[in-house]
Amino acid sequence: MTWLALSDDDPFDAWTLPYGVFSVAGGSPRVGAAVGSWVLDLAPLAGADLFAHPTLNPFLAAGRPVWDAVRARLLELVTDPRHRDLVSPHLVPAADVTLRLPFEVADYVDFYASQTHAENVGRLFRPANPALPAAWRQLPIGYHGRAGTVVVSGTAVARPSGLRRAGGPGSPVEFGSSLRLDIEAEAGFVVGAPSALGSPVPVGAFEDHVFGMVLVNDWSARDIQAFEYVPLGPFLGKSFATSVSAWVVPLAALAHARVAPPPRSPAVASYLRDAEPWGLDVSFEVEWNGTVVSRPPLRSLYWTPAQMLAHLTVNGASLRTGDLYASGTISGPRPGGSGCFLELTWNGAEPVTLADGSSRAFLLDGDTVTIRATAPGPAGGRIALGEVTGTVHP
Ligand SMILES: O=C(O)/C=C/C(=O)CC(=O)CC(=O)O
Ligand SMILES: [Ca+2]
Ligand SMILES: [Mg+2]
Repeated sequence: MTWLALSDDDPFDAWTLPYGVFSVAGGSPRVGAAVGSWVLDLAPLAGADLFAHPTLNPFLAAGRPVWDAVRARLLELVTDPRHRDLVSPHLVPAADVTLRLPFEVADYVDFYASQTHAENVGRLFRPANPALPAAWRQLPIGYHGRAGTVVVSGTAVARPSGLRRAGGPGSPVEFGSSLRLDIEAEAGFVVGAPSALGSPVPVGAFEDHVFGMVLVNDWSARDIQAFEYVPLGPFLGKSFATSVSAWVVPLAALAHARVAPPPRSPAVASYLRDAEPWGLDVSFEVEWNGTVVSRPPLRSLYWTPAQMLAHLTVNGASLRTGDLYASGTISGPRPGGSGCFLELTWNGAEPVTLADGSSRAFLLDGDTVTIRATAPGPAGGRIALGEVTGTVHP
């Protein structure tokens, strides 16, 4: 479909056209779109007012009609060979660029939308209680996280320290570095168009406000989390780092991935009813030091990102350009679908063996985790949605 020479090894085809912020040695950071082994320099091709900036935020704030017009123009530029001479001078080799955090994160919210994950964590952390919290099927449970520690893929993650019971339940509480450092494979949704304080955003306005999706690794220190979280929820066990992919996939590129979410029982409140369902058939893959250890399925989530947005604003809370909200750990109901190592190894009781023969329960210093995802694309094919990677440092 494109006049650019693409190979099977390229991270993105000519349909996905994700947006990111790049710089080349000595140059100022600016917005680009990825295609094949290239980055399209968008300021000269699609407008310096929107794209000659070190973040996507001005483009995000422009809203759906502008997002759609720019995407239509980019698709035309990369598919119609008559544009070759216009585009070629603005193709930067992807190998030459440094990628930045693609947008300035306003607020960061994390949901808890996977039923399998919620039930498993309930069993592990609260064995005396029902696996699912009472509100879980009535509303998408979430909490406000720390926007300032959202980092771009490739950023080193320092092992956090805090108060925890190093010897397990009942052992003394001590201050020290986390011994149960974990990942959480999630989908993140990036808000473009803001909303007014006092005006809830209905489920049906999802596409007017949400620009696109990133892959998220919400690093979590399970020992610090388990000691601190009652009754206000996660705090230092999660706020030290949340990694996002460098390329933001526009919602329009996910048009072929839309599916109906699982049936909901009991029926949801009217503000959460979805006439046009936004389940997404995105397949995740979690690689630990080069070994694929799980394949979490986004389509298994009970709540859709459109419902999460409606819930997030139903009390009148406003949206800002650059708000990020994540799905929560994606764990599928079948074996092999765990989105975190807490579940994969059942809190360390069932370690996994990696390709080099070593075994793991939680992350060791020097470990690298890479999360990738793919989705159905046009003409029955699949599109890649990029990756988020990080290495643990002491
Ligand atoms: O159930 C709990 O106490 C804790 C749950 C989590 O750690 C999950 C969380 O951060 C939200 C998610 O990623 O699903
Ligand atoms: Ca999380
Ligand atoms: Mg986090």
